[in-house]
Amino acid sequence: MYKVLVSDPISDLGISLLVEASDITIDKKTGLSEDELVAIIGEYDALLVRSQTRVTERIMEAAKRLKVIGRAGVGVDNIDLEAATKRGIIVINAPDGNTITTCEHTFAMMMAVARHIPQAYLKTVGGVWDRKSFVGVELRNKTLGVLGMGRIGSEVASRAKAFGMNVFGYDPFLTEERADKMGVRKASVEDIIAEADFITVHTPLTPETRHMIGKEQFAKIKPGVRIINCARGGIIDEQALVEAIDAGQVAGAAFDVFEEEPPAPEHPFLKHPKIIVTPHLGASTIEAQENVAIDVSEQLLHILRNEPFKNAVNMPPVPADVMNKLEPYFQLGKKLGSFSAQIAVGAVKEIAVTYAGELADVDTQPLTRRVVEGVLAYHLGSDQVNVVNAMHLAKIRGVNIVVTKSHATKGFTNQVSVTLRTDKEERLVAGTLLNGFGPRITQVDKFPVDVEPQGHILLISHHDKPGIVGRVGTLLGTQDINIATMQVGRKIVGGEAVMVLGVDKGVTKQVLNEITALPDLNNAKEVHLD
Ligand SMILES: NC(=O)C1=CN([C@@H]2O[C@H](COP(=O)(O)OP(=O)(O)OC[C@H]3O[C@@H](n4cnc5c(N)ncnc54)[C@H](O)[C@@H]3O)[C@@H](O)[C@H]2O)C=CC1
Ligand SMILES: O=C(O)C(=O)COP(=O)(O)O
Repeated sequence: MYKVLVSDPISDLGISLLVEASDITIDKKTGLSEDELVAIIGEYDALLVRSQTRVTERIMEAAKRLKVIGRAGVGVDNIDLEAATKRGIIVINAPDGNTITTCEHTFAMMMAVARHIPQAYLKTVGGVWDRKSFVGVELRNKTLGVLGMGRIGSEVASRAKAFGMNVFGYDPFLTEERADKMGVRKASVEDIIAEADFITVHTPLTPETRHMIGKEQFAKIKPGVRIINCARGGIIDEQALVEAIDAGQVAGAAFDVFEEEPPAPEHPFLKHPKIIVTPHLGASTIEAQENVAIDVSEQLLHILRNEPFKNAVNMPPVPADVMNKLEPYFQLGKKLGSFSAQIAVGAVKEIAVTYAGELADVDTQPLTRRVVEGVLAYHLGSDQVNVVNAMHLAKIRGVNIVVTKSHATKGFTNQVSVTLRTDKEERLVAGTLLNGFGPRITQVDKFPVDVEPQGHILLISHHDKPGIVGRVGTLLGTQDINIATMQVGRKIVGGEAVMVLGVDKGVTKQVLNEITALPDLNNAKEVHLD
């Protein structure tokens, strides 16, 4: 049974998938302090949040079972991603579900600031019929500057076109071609500052975007501009904005987000007649909340059940076509890594992976992660290592990862070879996927074999001489160890050879020593693969 903690208000309908799952129990506890979360998080396998819960390193430290943090929304700035990655906690978000809703809120804010709707409302319900103070401006023929042309920015741009606005877009990833297609002028921040009548920001908050519009920009900004921020507090310098409005340079502003949320009661925005505010409502519609909760619940379920999942925030994204090609090899990759770690003696210095065949043409990084995970999990414990933190753990331990690719495959469509270099030796294990048979180990060191990578495997190196197989079989028999499969590999007759035995139960150190002590036997190791 997996335990999920929902610590922010999340759509009940959206999480019905989790509610109905027989292997999940859900606790909803919203508004908890950091201390309260630290006290209870240890019993949960998954945490589901929106933007209120700050998932700090301290909370993760106490979260010994936590496998995944699901963010029902886009921004993950409330989650310490580095701390999560270090601990192998997968962080997922739902980036698409609230795009339209947030875009529509941005538009609502733009129209409200253009027509003074909140201010006029307050006066009217206060009994004052004031038509003179609230003369607004049209959007038509005005220039809108969109900083950040991602999902939300692009939707805002397309709606602005329908309103007859000229749209300037700035985004490091906006190409001339895409801008043309959208009827948007690809502009610089400086162009937007100089020419826009409305400016809206739709970037994440990063060191680069923090105070992207600050004192310096306000000094050059087009007089009468109106500014909208429905992205993240801090992209626009709040203090500089108030000064620019008071100086008559900026006509008004509409903010949904703040540098500190909720803003302190004395925050200058809250009493300013030219600034309208909403309490981080950008994503708050019934539709968006259902969408994001459904998306994140689906992924969360896959992760808890160890099933393949879409992209995680703290892992590089993998395109679907690449994923389709690689996914069948994930198990094999992890097992090859584990096999090599179990047979190699000494401290791991380098993991060299060679992809041969069709895999040579694919971005194999996600598969390499599995191999590295397999190697490290053997040494560090499978509860400490996973696909999210494997590369990080290798790096901090100074383990070199080398990847090579080749089209030569020795007859297999694809082959993955793992060479593990330690301070004492170098061991190689290679494998493939055989149509109809699944993963197979095809080579151990220089010896070709054909072994299913599953269960208890005995790897014995010996001299190729008559009678050896019999001696090993007899010894195992006296210990009541049944041999399920057997493979012998050699390069030349009478030379060095390996024997790979699938056995039905684990073999003690004592038995391994007895095997090694048999005449013409060099070494015996047990490998266990789940
Ligand atoms: N108010 C609310 O309730 C909501 C706020 N958001 C916030 O809105 C923002 C945008 O969300 P999406 O469009 O979904 O994200 P997105 O990732 O699709 O778009 C962000 C865009 O910003 C661009 N960008 C990054 N650095 C930039 C820079 N220095 N200058 C210009 N552009 C830059 C990126 O290239 C990207 O295209 C995020 O901060 C998100 O957290 C999202 C949903 C709801
Ligand atoms: O998705 C985002 O980035 C948001 O800012 C929405 O936040 P919320 O889920 O409404 O707390």
